[in-house]
Amino acid sequence: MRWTMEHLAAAVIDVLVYPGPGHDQDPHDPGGHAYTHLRPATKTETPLMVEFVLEANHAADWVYRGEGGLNIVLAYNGSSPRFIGKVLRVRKLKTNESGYAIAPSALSEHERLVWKEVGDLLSASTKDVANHKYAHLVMCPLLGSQHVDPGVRVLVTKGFLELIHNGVLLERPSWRVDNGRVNTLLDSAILMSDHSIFQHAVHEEEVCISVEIKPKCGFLPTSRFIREENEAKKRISRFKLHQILKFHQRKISQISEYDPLDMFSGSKVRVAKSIKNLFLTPQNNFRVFLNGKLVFGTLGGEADDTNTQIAEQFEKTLKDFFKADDERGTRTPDFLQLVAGAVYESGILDRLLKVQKLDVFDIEGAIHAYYDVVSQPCAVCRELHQPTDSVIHSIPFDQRLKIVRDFLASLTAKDLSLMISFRPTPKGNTQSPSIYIESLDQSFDYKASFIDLDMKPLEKMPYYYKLDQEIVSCYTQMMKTVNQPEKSFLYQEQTPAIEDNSHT
Ligand SMILES: O=P(O)(O)O[C@@H]1[C@@H](OP(=O)(O)O)[C@H](OP(=O)(O)O)[C@H](O)[C@H](OP(=O)(O)O)[C@H]1OP(=O)(O)O
Ligand SMILES: Nc1ncnc2c1ncn2[C@@H]1O[C@H](COP(=O)(O)OP(=O)(O)OP(=O)(O)O)[C@@H](O)[C@H]1O
Ligand SMILES: [Zn+2]
Repeated sequence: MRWTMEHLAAAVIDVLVYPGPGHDQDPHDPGGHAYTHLRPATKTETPLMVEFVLEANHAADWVYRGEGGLNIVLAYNGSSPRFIGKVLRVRKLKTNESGYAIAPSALSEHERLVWKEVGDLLSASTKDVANHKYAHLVMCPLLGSQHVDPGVRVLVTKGFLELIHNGVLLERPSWRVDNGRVNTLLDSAILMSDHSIFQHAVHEEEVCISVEIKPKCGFLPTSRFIREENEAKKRISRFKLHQILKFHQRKISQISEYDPLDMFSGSKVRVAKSIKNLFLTPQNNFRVFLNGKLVFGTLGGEADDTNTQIAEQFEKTLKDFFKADDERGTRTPDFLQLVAGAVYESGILDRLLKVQKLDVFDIEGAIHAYYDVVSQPCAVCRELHQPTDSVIHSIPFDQRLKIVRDFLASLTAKDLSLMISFRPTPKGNTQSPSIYIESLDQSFDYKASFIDLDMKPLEKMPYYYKLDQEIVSCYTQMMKTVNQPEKSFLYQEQTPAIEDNSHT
């Protein structure tokens, strides 16, 4: 069906007036998630900066914990009570970055426009400070302060950062080393709670197992701006579509069975299925730590698919953790049940989903607003030969700003990770929340926290649009060849499906 200008105008006004199901008021969350939430914090309960300088002689106490595209995270291995139970997140300098990284200016002129309602964000002197304030002022109210520790900034010397850079080199995946290094030009880093250990342990000998899940986008877009040829986006999750492109680009060796739509479904059975699939194909979406040490998955990168050897090794680890008698068989199903139980019972993903759903228009709609915000002619209207006065270009400017702002906040929510830590609880001593595993006759207290709440750069919007189109067109190409398997890269190159080694 072809959309007339009137159809589109009505669609936009609909969404602007009625924020949609993702924005419904939650009776348990009277604050809601609308952007009225994003007022500048009047008072910050915790200081954003502590007066402490990490110098070269402190570097030996910090060990590699992991990394993503932009940061390296270090765990504390020393004895100072100030740092026990903390991690340090230091910014990387990408190999292809130049001036920006040397003098990382704060928000760009256009970002200042987008985030003008969050006044305190604008006072940030560097991008790094802005990112930290963003986690505190924007993401924390959206996701719930009980699930977010934005951390505090601590000063670091160049000597400290240089020693850290050298110290972690051998631990890092080599492709990450090629892509970037510790940015030794910065003077601060973020100190935050280590979510891979149970905070405030009652006894020193207490054991803790924790999982890290990068759930990705948990809903199907319904935006009327999605073009007809891209309809697949409305039926298949972004993660599943992206898997096909990643496989084609040889970034992954196997297409995962994990589907975020299961994870966010609110159905106990589907949540359990999604956890099992993450276990089988962890990629960069699933890790397990035992007392802060990685025992499943890969630090800083994509893990191999779970073969028999990996599954058996993990099973041994679990036997130590669960301390149940050996005759009872495998522990992996108990563990997966524990994780699925916490995800399901905590309801934490419902809250995350609401924030993800701030993306109402999809990139195919938001991109038009972007070009207006940055005062450039709309490259998408030009490419599609649409008149540049297309409907989004004609709504009030503040609403176009809101579309972009909501889109960016949603992107952070689609890329963050969830960490859940568990400790066995002595009988009759459970602290809320906890999960009871019947087969073990054991309860576990748990805590769930979100990590990686950085602001996504406004300037990357054309890239997001391009990637989105690349993902959907790769899928379309694959479907064209699906009746001619010999021509399809999927059929030519896919490795045989691994057996289910999870014993579940
Ligand atoms: O675009 P996506 O969905 O591939 O997400 C990127 C992630 O890839 P993934 O598909 O999860 O392996 C990507 O993860 P990896 O670096 O591949 O582990 C980053 O998280 C990236 O964020 P940023 O550019 O570092 O801020 C993420 O980019 P953003 O799109 O969130 O900026
Ligand atoms: N507070 C924390 N507690 C324990 N581990 C953490 C914490 N923060 C980060 N990590 C570990 O460090 C890794 C990298 O951190 P993070 O995701 O913040 O990096 P990033 O570069 O911002 O990621 P991205 O690629 O998504 O931008 C995480 O995958 C996790 O294993
Ligand atoms: Zn346009």
